Amino acid sequence: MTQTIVVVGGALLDRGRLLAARRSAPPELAGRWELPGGKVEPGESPEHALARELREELGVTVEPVGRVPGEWPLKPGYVLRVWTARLLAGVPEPLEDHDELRWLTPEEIWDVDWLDQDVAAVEAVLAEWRPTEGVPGRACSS
Ligand SMILES: Nc1nc2c([nH]c(=O)n2[C@H]2C[C@H](O)[C@@H](COP(=O)(O)OP(=O)(O)OP(=O)(O)O)O2)c(=O)[nH]1
Repeated sequence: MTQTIVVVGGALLDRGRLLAARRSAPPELAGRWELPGGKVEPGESPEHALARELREELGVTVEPVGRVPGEWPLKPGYVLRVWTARLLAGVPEPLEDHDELRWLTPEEIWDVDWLDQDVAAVEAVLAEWRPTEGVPGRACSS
């Protein structure tokens, strides 16, 4: 039986902005924008995969915060699931898979050409996002 491959996308939120990344490869995706992330490896948790991918691709340390409800089909056999994440250390740089990064406010979110398959996922992030309240999904401490 072929298993569906889960791709984790990171909705990295910092100071009221969301990080978008422009893919540099493969050719059919290059130039379009996505949530940075990558494939969950066998036996790996999605949260671990997210932290690993963002360290490899962007050179930053992040804390996964919460899953954004939903699941979005990518190419056949692949689905996208999204976690919000908080930046703990580092300044994101396009080290791997991307050639440009942009921090977007909610008003700027549609200024970039998101991959078609990411549009619904970004809408779901936006629906949960309250910039003044910090990172969505984060447990409130009383
Ligand atoms: N990371 C990410 N990948 C996406 C998104 N939307 C989308 O269609 N994809 C596609 C691109 C790739 O075909 C696949 C993810 O693979 P990847 O190349 O980013 O993952 P990876 O780092 O684990 O891959 P690899 O280079 O190790 O093979 O999903 C998205 O928002 N984020």
